Amino acid sequence: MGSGIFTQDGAAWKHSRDLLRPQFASNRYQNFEEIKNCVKSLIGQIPKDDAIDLQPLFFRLTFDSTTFLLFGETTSSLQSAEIAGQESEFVDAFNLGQGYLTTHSFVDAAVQRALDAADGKKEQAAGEKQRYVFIDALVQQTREKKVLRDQCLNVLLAGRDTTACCLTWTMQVNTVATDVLSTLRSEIQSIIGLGPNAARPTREDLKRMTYLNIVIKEVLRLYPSVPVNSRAAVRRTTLPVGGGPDGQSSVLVRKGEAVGYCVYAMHRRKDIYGPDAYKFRPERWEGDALRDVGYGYLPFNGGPRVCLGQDFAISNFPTFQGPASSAVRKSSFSRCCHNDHLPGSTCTDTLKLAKPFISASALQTCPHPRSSRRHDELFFLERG
Ligand code: HEM
Repeated sequence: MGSGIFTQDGAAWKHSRDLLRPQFASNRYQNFEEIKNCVKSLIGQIPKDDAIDLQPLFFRLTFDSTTFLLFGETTSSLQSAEIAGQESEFVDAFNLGQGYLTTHSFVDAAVQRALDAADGKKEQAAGEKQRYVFIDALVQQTREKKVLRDQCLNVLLAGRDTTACCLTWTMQVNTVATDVLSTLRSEIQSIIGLGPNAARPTREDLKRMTYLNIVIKEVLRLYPSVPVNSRAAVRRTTLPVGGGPDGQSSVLVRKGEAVGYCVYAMHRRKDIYGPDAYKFRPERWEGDALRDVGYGYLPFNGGPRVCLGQDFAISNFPTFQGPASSAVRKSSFSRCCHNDHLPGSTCTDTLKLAKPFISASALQTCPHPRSSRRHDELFFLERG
């Protein structure tokens, strides 16, 4: 992935963040007709009378939509999608390797085109000029090919898997929660219609779909795309609770020590979400009960490294505000816990980690079905 916003810390990360943030904000009011075409291709890949594994298709969809955001053109990977399940393990592995190479050359070519256009070596088509394209804005800031390529690859990675997993879980839970599905269909029908005569939704239409909003919010609660995360202390500090036999004492964290946290477990806390915390129930987000959930709900993280693509991913639904920055208190942690970023290296970044999100009952067994090890919301503290 090279050196980009995701892999950097400290001053380099700050520079990347300042470089990329405006490009995300400028996309806010676009309606992305081309992405709707990608969705149409995806629907075209679904057989009417047979079972299908949707996840590979969602990965292609989000790959296409993110390349469109970045370069103003999609990779059209959906148009060549083979029906999942027919691919052997070998072909999968081969496709994976080839995919990396193709992605790199696609990104390189797109970067070169943007540079040529910026230097006046290539005439842009009329449509291209009007459209806001991430890379064109980025080349106004830097002409360094490696920087442009690495940043674009970082954003591609950040946007693709997270959004594809969110879509997959949304489909999965809705096949079971048929009552939710029928409410969802009624809402969509009342705003854009259903079936072949349905209108293509605009961003404004999406904002009016308040039930869809809370369905996705609930999906990201039970199945956060980034279920486990960690930070390293940039200075000696304490966590308010989690220590001692009853978990009520504070915990010393020395400079350089890594603290992992399990968003998956945090999102299932009964003291925040009630006795039915494990249940998929979008209605819990109606009313004010969870209005001040703050760092108890962290699908996009919080603080200075909050997800930059949130608006692009979910159309800036009004209730996805995330933890308010005023709730952010002590700033003692950096993003990275890799050992090579620990003391003595470049890890000087500070993440503002709010204290209230660490529960008094920090020692819970992680409810993830595939988790064999006992880990906690605060599941490890290790010497860097
Ligand atoms: C449902 C979809 C998404 C979810 C749940 C999600 C979640 C997250 C999370 C949890 C982080 C913090 C990672 C960390 O620092 O440990 C993050 C960062 C980031 N996300 Fe997203 N993301 C989503 C979609 C996107 C999309 C579509 C894009 C871009 C097109 C994007 C771009 C980024 C970038 C650039 C960062 C790094 C920010 C930084 O380090 O300053 N994300 N995302």
